[in-house]
Amino acid sequence: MSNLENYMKQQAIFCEQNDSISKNLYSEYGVKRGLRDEKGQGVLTGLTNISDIKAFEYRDGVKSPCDGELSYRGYNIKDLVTGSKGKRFVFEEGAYLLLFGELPTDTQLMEFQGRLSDCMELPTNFTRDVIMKAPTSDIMGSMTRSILTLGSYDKEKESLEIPNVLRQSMQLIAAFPMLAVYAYHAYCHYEKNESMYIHRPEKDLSIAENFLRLLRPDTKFTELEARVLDIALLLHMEHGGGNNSTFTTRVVTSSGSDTYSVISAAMSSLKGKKHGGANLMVMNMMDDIKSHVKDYEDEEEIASYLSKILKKEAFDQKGLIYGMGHAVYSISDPRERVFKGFVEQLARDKGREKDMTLYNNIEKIAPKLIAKQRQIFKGVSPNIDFYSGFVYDMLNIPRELYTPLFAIARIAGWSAHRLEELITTDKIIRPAYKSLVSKKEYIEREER
Ligand SMILES: CC(=O)SCCNC(=O)CCNC(=O)[C@H](O)C(C)(C)COP(=O)(O)OP(=O)(O)OC[C@H]1O[C@@H](n2cnc3c(N)ncnc32)[C@H](O)[C@@H]1OP(=O)(O)O
Ligand SMILES: O=C([O-])CC(=O)C(=O)O
Repeated sequence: MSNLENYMKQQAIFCEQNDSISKNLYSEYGVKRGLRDEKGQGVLTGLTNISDIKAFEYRDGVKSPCDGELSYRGYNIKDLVTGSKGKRFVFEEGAYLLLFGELPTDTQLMEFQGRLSDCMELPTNFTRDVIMKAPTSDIMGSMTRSILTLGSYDKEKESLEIPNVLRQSMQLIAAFPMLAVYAYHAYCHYEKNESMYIHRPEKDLSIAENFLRLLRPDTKFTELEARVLDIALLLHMEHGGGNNSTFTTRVVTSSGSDTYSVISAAMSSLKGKKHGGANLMVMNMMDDIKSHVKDYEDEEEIASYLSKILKKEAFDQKGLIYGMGHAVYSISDPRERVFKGFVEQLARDKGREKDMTLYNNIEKIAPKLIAKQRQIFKGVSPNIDFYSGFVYDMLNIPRELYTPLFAIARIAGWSAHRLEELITTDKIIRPAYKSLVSKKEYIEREER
């Protein structure tokens, strides 16, 4: 072990000793850990007109868990998905709805798509000078660096005028697929010794179609692939003001910071394993489960391995079954249900029925095990990340791009919330911390 490593190990003991706070003190002082009450309900911190999440309903005056519902600007996402059947530009339609508050007419949608297409370009040599530098498998990290650097090219970077923030938001929405896919190709080339493909986006293609075009060496994709991805983007684009990355957007916006800094902060939040990064963790966990469970139909064998994960004896030893549980939803996440429809169809087409059996069994067993071993008042069910990776896998999308795909969608929601925060709130977000510090007499350095 190096001197530096030794030092860190020794000093980390001080951090552990002096930074730990007993969980009991939170209830003693009425502090809502994670800004949530004892029943998991979030503390009210704002008002929004952008979306609505329902996880409970009142039956005979009693609050009871119910199937989850999600609406964007009042429109149920199930209706948005059904209405999009056979149509292109589903993500663009959702982005228009979130940004401007109304469903677009055909003409409005085509104009919006045209403006986004105009924004699908990067500054001269940006790919060579920024994206290809320091290639990494952490594409979220690379994108975050690119977003901050794009700010240096914007002469109006600091202006908080609404038309300017809207322009910056639309430019970033349009640039995200390039930032993600080019970073992936740079990583494959420099770190994995593969060939590098840098295709240009095409103006008349949707964000989903361009993503696939940029990714594939031959630029080809099928209509079904593009349609599934378009709907996946629609499902991921927004989830209220309280989710970690959107709240980050609102917190940093409230300090008066610029769009590039705000969106970089949101990216840093989204990549976390408990948030958008969970889609990658689900796939890694599934690999681990597959290497330890012999019979995908044997519920006892599966339950026994999942218990080990929960007891921190297996996988990443964090005690979490990824893709399960949600800060708001109780008995179901409506997006997971929609995803499941695709998964079943795709798994049949691609001959992945065996994997489907394993997913089905985990979906059945894990919520019961988690509910038994953790204190969960509201119920636990699979979340949007449980099946998304499996869908992307069947679309031959590499794992490094799973969380970036979440970001490519969620930036629409972040942008809508940034605009709403700027237009409506205009008050710096600043909660309080109860201090447990006790006063101490200063001791001269020589006498310690
Ligand atoms: C896009 C999204 O962000 S969707 C969520 C994606 N994240 C994941 O799939 C990661 C796995 N899931 C989790 O970590 C959690 O369910 C979260 C972070 C999503 C929500 O966590 P919470 O808001 O704390 O949920 P909730 O209040 O219902 O949890 C109660 C307890 O059960 C635990 N729990 C919840 N889900 C799980 C799980 N999947 N595995 C193990 N324990 C769990 C929580 O850690 C919490 O324990 P604590 O009181 O000791 O902190
Ligand atoms: O709302 C949350 O806490 C997590 C989230 O972003 C989502 O589920 O899409």
